[in-house]
Amino acid sequence: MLTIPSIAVQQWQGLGQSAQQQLLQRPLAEQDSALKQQVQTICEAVKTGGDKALLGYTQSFDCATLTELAVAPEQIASAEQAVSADVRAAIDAAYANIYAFHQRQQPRDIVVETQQGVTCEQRFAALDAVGLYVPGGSAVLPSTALMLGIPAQLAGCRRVVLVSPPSASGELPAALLYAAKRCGISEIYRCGGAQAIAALAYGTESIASVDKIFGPGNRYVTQAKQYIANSVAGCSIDMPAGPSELMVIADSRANPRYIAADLLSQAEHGADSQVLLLTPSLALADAVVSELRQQVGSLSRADIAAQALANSRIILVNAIQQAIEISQRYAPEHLSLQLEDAEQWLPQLTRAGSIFVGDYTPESGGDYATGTNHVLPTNGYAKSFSSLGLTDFYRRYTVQTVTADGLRQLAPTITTLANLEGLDAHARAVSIRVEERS
Ligand SMILES: NC(=O)c1ccc[n+]([C@@H]2O[C@H](COP(=O)([O-])OP(=O)(O)OC[C@H]3O[C@@H](n4cnc5c(N)ncnc54)[C@H](O)[C@@H]3O)[C@@H](O)[C@H]2O)c1
Ligand SMILES: N[C@H](CO)Cc1c[nH]c[nH+]1
Ligand SMILES: [Zn+2]
Repeated sequence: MLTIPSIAVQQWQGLGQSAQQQLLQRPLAEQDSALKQQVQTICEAVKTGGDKALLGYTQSFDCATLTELAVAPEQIASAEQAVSADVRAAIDAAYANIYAFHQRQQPRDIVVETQQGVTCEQRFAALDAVGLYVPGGSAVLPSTALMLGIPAQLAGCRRVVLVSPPSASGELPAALLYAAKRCGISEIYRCGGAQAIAALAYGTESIASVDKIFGPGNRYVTQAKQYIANSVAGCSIDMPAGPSELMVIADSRANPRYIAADLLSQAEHGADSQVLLLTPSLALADAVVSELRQQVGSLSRADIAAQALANSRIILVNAIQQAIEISQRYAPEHLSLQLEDAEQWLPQLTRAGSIFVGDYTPESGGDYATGTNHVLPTNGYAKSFSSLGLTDFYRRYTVQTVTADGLRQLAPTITTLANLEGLDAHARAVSIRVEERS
């Protein structure tokens, strides 16, 4: 029997500071110390135990008994035949749109002569070795392989490693292997969770370490990424991309059936997903609640979606402007604007992972095939982290070249500032050159 939680419509106006805070609270406490401890134990075990620890955790958490982590090249090669023509065509079509959008994001080097004889450059270099995490705990996500693999392919990273948790029979789905193959990925390992992140960061006998780890995941994966980013010198991460979130802002003319379907599309990701509707219309809010109750039962993942609905919020605002302010405060992963003249609000909406404009732009469009990237910051990190894009697969660095005359001109500025800071050797590195030439 499906238990659908009661979904209350709550009025924002008149709530005190702490009640407002409570209403916008994410389902998971940010500083869960038990989770941190567990993830640290897993990461350290993989660091010291290598493949043996990795295989052990794959047995415990994924129920897969493996002796070999790598996917055989023949299996990757035959994935194309193993998927249906429909699936192949859909992956190819999504690939084309994502490729087209990301190709245009190519960064460009710049050269600036800041003063005569002083040239500064900003250059971009593709990252050398990248690790891509494709979640696979509760749903198979070949779309995530495209979202991560296409920018890695476009950047031209030398080594691209994909990891994903196997099924209990020890396999990765053919559709995932086909998507990876389309992105030119040939190094694929069957492991997931915190242990896979640790393997990518520290390296094991089978998996050489990488320079940066990309990809979304559940709380164990996200916590492990944060752990290794703070503890493994030289290995960085893309962003904290955890449980899915959707905020919809809608006016009285919006369609409650569309809105409920959108909210459920993110609720079905996991019990810890969070979906919110902000509207000034009580009639719309009530209609969405009734649609949610009606639609949820027909989903194959009704149980998960119903659990996530317990974290959902339907908030009555006094005007759309108030909804915009709440959205800026919450910083959702996905923001859907089902509003008349939705574009007019965009300049004010600077804190969302990805924005879906108008009644005919469902969030799931961006999950698969509009061309934007679906790897996005969650848990309020859209305030400071960017959505995944091509430039994340590059390092940006600078180069400067100063001529003898240029240095003579610049010398007083450098030596004065060096003396101000009491750093004599800094000043001397300049004066020794200038004096030698005069
Ligand atoms: N923000 C984004 O861009 C984005 C994109 C896609 C998916 N997602 C999110 O990614 C998540 C995917 O989660 P998932 O669980 O399906 O797959 P997952 O691959 O992230 O996690 C599965 C792994 O979790 C580990 N695990 C499970 N239970 C554990 C336990 N009790 N102790 C230790 N480890 C354990 C296991 O190792 C398992 O292999 C969802 O929350 C989804 O919303 C986010
Ligand atoms: N909505 C997820 C990001 O939060 C991405 C995804 C993959 N497949 C379906 N959806
Ligand atoms: Zn989704």
